[in-house]
Amino acid sequence: MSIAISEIFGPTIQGEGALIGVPTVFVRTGGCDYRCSWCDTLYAVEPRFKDDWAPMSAEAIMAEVRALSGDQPLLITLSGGNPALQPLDELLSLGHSLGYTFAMETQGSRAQDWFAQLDHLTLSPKPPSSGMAFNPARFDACLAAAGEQPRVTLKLVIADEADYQWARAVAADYPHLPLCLQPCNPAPATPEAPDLVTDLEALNARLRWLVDRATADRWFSARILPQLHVLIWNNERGV
Ligand SMILES: C[S@@+](CC[C@H](N)C(=O)[O-])C[C@H]1O[C@@H](n2cnc3c(N)ncnc32)[C@H](O)[C@@H]1O
Ligand SMILES: Nc1nc2[nH]cc(C(=O)O)c2c(=O)[nH]1
Ligand code: SF4
Ligand SMILES: [Mg+2]
Repeated sequence: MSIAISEIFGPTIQGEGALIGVPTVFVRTGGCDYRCSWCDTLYAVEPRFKDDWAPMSAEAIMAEVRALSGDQPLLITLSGGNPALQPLDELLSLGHSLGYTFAMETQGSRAQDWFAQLDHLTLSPKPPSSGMAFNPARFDACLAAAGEQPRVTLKLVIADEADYQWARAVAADYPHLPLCLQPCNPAPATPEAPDLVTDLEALNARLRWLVDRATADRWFSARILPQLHVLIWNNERGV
């Protein structure tokens, strides 16, 4: 079964969440069941870009990852789009047999049995500002599919006060999950404006607001992190 691939790039560092700073190669799949208002990777989401997505076998993907990593096994980060829409079990088995480890980013809208083969799973359900609805039953199915094997973390993007209040409620329902909060980039690059430069000062103001907000609430169980790759490379793609 082939996997729809938007891009494979790296090595770079994981810019977000619990594994921030860790060297990794990204494998980005094409296609998503969501349409978040502020999505920073619409080129891997919207069907009008389907022709840019290559149908690849697990072997072909690993050949490219091996070339990029100089055959040194490292962390492979699966993202998208929604990688949970793809048949990734064979890729996980093959990569593991070569010594690679796997992390995956998904919104928690679709569960797959092969989640249990992951080493790290970041679940990033979407806040009100995204325009998407959070479905707890589907999210719980993802947690159940993951089971005990992958380290699961919750990563919540916050754009405004309504998102913040939503994040507090979701986090309270999953107290056992390590939690990262990430300020929303209000001006991500889009297919129409691929070179759009985001306002790093405005982004920092959002980060400062989030830290102040959580600190004032004495909410000490959340780690608050920027998108490090945006601070380093702004909205550049493939980094
Ligand atoms: C592009 S998504 C792909 C994986 C999956 N569809 C998901 O949303 O988790 C990867 C991560 O980027 C985050 N993200 C997307 N657009 C963003 C933005 N404008 N600002 C901050 N984070 C963003 C998502 O919330 C998610 O945590
Ligand atoms: N460096 C870097 N870190 C990331 N963390 C999550 C990303 C994503 O687009 O899923 C991403 C990305 O595109 N680049
Ligand atoms: S779920 Fe992820 S990839 Fe899909 S539209 Fe939202 S941010 Fe973009
Ligand atoms: Mg990104």
